[in-house]
Amino acid sequence: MTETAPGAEQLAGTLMAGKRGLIMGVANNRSIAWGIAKAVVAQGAEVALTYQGDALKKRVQPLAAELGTNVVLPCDVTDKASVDALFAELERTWGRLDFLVHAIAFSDKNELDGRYVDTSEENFTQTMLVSCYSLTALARRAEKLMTDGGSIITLTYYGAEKVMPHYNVMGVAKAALEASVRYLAADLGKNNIRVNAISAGPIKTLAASGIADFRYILRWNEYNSPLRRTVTLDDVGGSGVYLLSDLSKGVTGEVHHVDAGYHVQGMKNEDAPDISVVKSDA
Ligand SMILES: NC(=O)c1ccc[n+]([C@@H]2O[C@H](COP(=O)([O-])OP(=O)(O)OC[C@H]3O[C@@H](n4cnc5c(N)ncnc54)[C@H](O)[C@@H]3O)[C@@H](O)[C@H]2O)c1
Repeated sequence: MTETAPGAEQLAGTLMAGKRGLIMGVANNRSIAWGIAKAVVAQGAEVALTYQGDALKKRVQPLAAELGTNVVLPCDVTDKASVDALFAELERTWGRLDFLVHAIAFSDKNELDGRYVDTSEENFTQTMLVSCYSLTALARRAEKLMTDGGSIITLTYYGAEKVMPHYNVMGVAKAALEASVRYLAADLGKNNIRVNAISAGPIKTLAASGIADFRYILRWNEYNSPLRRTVTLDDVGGSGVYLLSDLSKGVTGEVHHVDAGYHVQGMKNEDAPDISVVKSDA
């Protein structure tokens, strides 16, 4: 497939017809969750979106309308009452759930610079709560509504596996998130609920803007991944359809890389420009 191949959105179909899913993490039309939402709706899924606080409500509501849904609910994962209210409302509206997309992360921007060793206890705890524990808290509630099996996905990054510049405590949280995927897969498998992660390559989003030198990271990935490019929302959306639909019914506990193959590289590509040229060019 080339970059000009039709995207997941254009490949409309019925792979997810009859499925209802909750998508958490749309902040705007550059969010990874938005890429997944568009792709699953193009395959016939019905979705509910959440927004974190009133500031994002204004952005998320028109996006929900674009997807043809009016199920748009508030949820801040640090507030248990708002998580409970979300699931109570979903139970009232839909009665059951087939899939859940967890595309939520947060860390203090100031601690995504400098040394990991200087991470404060407060930010360590907050980062783990929002970016890792929330998946478990949501999965526990989703399980009750997934009465006919289900599929849960979360979003992770290569910084969980290897040290990446400026990823710091978020890398530690993503490592714990990937371990959570395995434990949740084992717990929920008996009820035919699958739990997987997509490890996405760098994409310019609101959350990514908190990471220093992000443009440099993007360029480095473009030059050094096997496909010689970075990934798009549409690339992640297509893999989201696979993991959320029955196409992947035998797959659980997996971390699936959607990174143009970057994670298989051991060194920079021979044809990639020198690092100093890339950095000054970024
Ligand atoms: N952008 C990348 O390069 C990249 C790469 C790999 C993985 N990811 C992961 O993808 C996921 C989505 O991030 P994104 O890049 O699309 O950025 P984004 O800023 O569009 O999305 C992050 C979302 O997290 C939500 N969020 C943060 N704190 C929350 C809270 N307390 N309660 C509820 N929601 C909360 C925000 O509202 C926002 O919608 C994150 O887990 C991120 O780590 C991003």
